[in-house]
This record gives sequence, structure tokens and C-alpha cells, in this order.
Amino acid sequence: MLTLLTSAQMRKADEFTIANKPIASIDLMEKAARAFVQCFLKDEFDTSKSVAIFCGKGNNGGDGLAIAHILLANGYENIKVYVINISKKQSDDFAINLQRIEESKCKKVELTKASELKNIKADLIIDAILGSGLNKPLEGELAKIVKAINKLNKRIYAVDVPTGFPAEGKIAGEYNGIKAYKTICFQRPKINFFFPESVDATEKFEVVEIGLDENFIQNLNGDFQFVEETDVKGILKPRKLFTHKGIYGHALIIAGDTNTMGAALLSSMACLHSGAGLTTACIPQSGLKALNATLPEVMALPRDGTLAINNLDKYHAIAIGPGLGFSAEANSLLKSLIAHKKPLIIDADALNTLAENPDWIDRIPENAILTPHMKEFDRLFGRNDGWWERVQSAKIQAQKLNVIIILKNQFTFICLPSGKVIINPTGNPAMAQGGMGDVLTGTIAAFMAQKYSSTEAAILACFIHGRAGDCLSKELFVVTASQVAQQISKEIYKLNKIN
Ligand SMILES: NC(=O)C1=CN([C@@H]2O[C@H](COP(=O)(O)OP(=O)(O)OC[C@H]3O[C@@H](n4cnc5c(N)ncnc54)[C@H](O)[C@@H]3O)[C@@H](O)[C@H]2O)[C@@H](O)CC1
Ligand SMILES: Nc1ncnc2c1ncn2[C@@H]1O[C@H](COP(=O)(O)OP(=O)(O)O)[C@@H](O)[C@H]1O
Repeated sequence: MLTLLTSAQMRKADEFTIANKPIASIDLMEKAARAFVQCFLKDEFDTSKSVAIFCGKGNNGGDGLAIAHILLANGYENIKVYVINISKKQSDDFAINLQRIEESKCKKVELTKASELKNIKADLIIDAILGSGLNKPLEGELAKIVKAINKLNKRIYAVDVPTGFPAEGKIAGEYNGIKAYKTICFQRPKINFFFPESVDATEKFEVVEIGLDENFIQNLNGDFQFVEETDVKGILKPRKLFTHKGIYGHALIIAGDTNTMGAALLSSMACLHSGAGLTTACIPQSGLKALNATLPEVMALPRDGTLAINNLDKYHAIAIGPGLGFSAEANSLLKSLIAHKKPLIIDADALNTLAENPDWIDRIPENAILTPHMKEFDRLFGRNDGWWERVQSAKIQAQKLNVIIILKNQFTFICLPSGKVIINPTGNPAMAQGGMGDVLTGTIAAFMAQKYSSTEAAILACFIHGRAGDCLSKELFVVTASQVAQQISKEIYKLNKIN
């Protein structure tokens, strides 16, 4: 799991590396600039293009000056550096690189006013005005300069972080910073790149390694971690010889209503393809025909309007909510389930029922998994102003209630009782279609039934669910929930095989 860093932690990692590795601060900047250029050249190999590099006077600006040098050495001849007079203060490494630029054939211009930008003609722009040192919103002439740069309407590559975009923390008000085509960031992605608000600041980002001390970084107590494929492979267990269905657990999916039976079928289908030994769907009588016709492997526990499940012993994991509706029977099933200590997943309508019965929330069994999307989360725990606030609130609730909250989005945040937030990297917009969450719930239930811990089940399910969608989307504009459910077994197979 990769530990993500705040800007303050990043500075510590810089300082530690400089103090403990045979590398000086200016050489680290040079290394960062080289890494940036290497990445930039993958996209921009036409060296006849003209490049305007806008530099502040801190280390981000220092990077920009070093990048100018390296681009010149790589055949780019038409490069102009614009040093923006935001302050009198300049960093030591900026000053060293400025001296180098003055001694080179690179053109340099000082810029104080936005109006001076009118005549700038460049094919490409590199933004190195402010990086992770941003400590307040952009205002005054600097805000005007940034607006004018955006208005040039050229492809902008940002160094480390787009000027004006906070690397972490609340993204306040309307964004007025650089709108980059791509951000090339150093060593780790910025935490705020995982929130939907970041689309205003950068269309995409790529991380380049600059040689900071990895041991030091991993041992920093970062709240945010990022799942890698190796983590998933490390958790997945192969199926052993002589094992039988009894070994892989029995999952109960309580879901479906007259008009939303599909949700129950999708959840059950995903549970089946994710490896549960046995799957039982607890659905209304009216859904039995559809269940038997589409998923013959799944057993049924029909709901007749008054069902009470007395014996939960035979189930190893229970999921409740997809398409469940709000009947008295559904409410009483949820109420009785939260009184037990069974591995439990609460999703969709069951989450909304909880929101209407807030006094039940404190009674949710420990290590239960809640899988809200943004609206369900806000209904449960109150409105949030933006994603930073929402994830902070999920982090607090997961700790307080001793549960796992899977806050779903393009990047899904798995908030653990320990206070850690694990970011899932897989998934894509082709998956933005109804029923996808039902599939995720069935997958989590299958992993919990197979005796993975709640944390493991959450990590595995989110990663594999997204990976299935990623694989399908290579050939499809949109992937349906049924397709994802059916792809899951293939993805588990691939991850297990290379183990
Ligand atoms: N060894 C190092 O220190 C390395 C640093 N690197 C670069 O250094 C950057 C961070 O550099 P710095 O810490 O010097 O900070 P920046 O260059 O981001 O900012 C410089 C100064 O701008 C001022 N400032 C902040 N917000 C402002 C605002 N809204 N309006 C006007 N002025 C504002 C602050 O006083 C800040 O110290 C990273 O993003 C990265 O690009 C890289 O070179 C990698 C190595
Ligand atoms: N743009 C996207 N990128 C990645 N994953 C997505 C995207 N859109 C949706 N998903 C995934 O699909 C699921 C949607 O869940 P949810 O909103 O509960 O769907 P439903 O209620 O229709 O079943 C989540 O797991 C989410 O992460």
C-alpha cells in the first residue's frame, strides 16, 4: 500500500532525503526536473514546438527553470521563461537555477502584469508558478495572470501541482487556478487529485519518481493509502485441493422488491462469480421465477411480507439493501440484523432506512461494512460541503462506529476503524450505470463469506470490481453491471495466477 503525503510530510521527506542520502537540495531539484522532462517528452516529442515556462520564485519556479535547461538539451530550441514577480523572496535553489538560465541561451522575461501576457505566442505552456507551497487562494495580480494564462488556450503541463490548486485540504469556492491538461507530480500523487473537484484543475496526472527516501515515506504516519495490485495479490488466497463448497462460505443477500428485483439478481450474480461456496437470495416471492431462470445456482429464501430470519447460524456473511425497498418487513429485517454480530454489509435502501432511524446507527455491529455513494452518505451523516469534508466525516464515523465505510466514486475511499483511508485506484466512467453498486455489494459478501476480514474483503472487492470494469471498457463504451459481475471471476483468476 502506498502512503500518500501531505505537503508538510513531503517537505519532511525532502529534508530527510537531503540529510541522509548523498544528494544536495539543488541536485534533487535537477532530478525532479529531469523526471518531469522524461515524462513530458513521452507526450510532446515534436521539438519544433515553442514552449512558454511560467515560473514563480519558490522551488516550484526553480523546477521550471531547471526544466527549461533540460528541454534545451533535448532539442527544444524555442523556449521562453517568464519569471513572475509575485514576491521579493526567492528560494536558494531558484536563485541558483536563475543564474544558470542567465548564463545560457534561454530567453528570460520578467512579468508583473497580466496585460503583458497578451502578446505571448507559444504552442505549449509549462506551469511552475506555485506548487505545494500554496498557502492561500490566488488573488490580486497573480490571479489575473493565471486567468490570462488559461485564456491563452494552449495545452498546459503543470509541475507537481497546478498553480492555485491545494494539494490537500478543502477546495474552497470556485476554482481560479491553472487548468492543466496534465500534471506531472513528484513521487506521490496529491491527495486532492482523487476528489471530483480536481477535474477543474487537471485533466490527468502522472507520478514520477524523484528519488526521495521510500522507507522514510512509508513509515510516515499518513492517513491516506493507495492500493496497488501487489497488495491485492498478497491478500487473495488460492483455492486448495480437496476443498468443497462448505469451505467457501454461505452468503445471504437480502435484496429486491417488485420493481427492483434486478438489484437482487445482480448482487447474487456477483456473489456467485466472486467465489462464495453457497449463495442464498432473500427476495420477495414474486422474484422466484426470475431467480430460478437466470441464476439456477442461487438458492432462495422467499419473503412473504412477514419474514423473520430466526436462524442466522448457517450464513457466514449477510448483505442487505440492494433494491430492498422500505416495507415494514424490510425494516424489521434490518433492525434484527444489526442486533447480531454476523459479518454484515449494509447498502442502498438499507442505508436510507438507517438514515430514517438514526438511533439504530450506533448499534451497527463492529466491522460491518457500509457502502454509501455520496448522496446516501450525506443522508446518513449530514450534508457535506465538498469531498474533502465528506471523506473527513467518513473517517470520523468509521472510527466512532468501529465500522468500515466504503464511500463510492470514481476513486472509492475505504475508511477503516483505525482512521486510515484506503483509496481504490481501479474503475472508470464506463461503469457509471445503475446496478454497479449492487454488484459491488455481492462481491464484498462473497469475500466475507470466504472468511476474509472485513478490511480485506473491502479492498479485494473494490479493486477487483473496478478492474473488471477497466478490462471490459477497453472494448466497450459502457459496461453493464451484469457484464462486470460475470467478469469478476476472470479477474480473480488473473490476479491469483500470477501470484
Ligand atoms: N527539495 C525540494 O525542496 C524539492 C521541491 N520541489 C518543488 O518544490 C515545490 C514546493 O516549493 P516551495 O515550498 O518553495 O513552494 P512554492 O514554490 O509552491 O511556493 C513558493 C512561495 O509562494 C508563496 N505563496 C504561497 N501561496 C501563495 C499565493 N496564493 N499567492 C502568492 N504567493 C503564494 C509562499 O510564500 C511560498 O513559500 C514543489 O511543488 C515542487 O515543485 C521539487 O523540486 C522536488 C524537490
Ligand atoms: N466514473 C466511475 N469510475 C469508477 N467507478 C465508478 C464510476 N461510476 C460508478 N462507479 C462505480 O460503480 C458503483 C456505483 O455504485 P452505486 O452508485 O451504488 O450504483 P447502483 O446504486 O446503481 O448500484 C461504485 O462502486 C462506483 O465506484
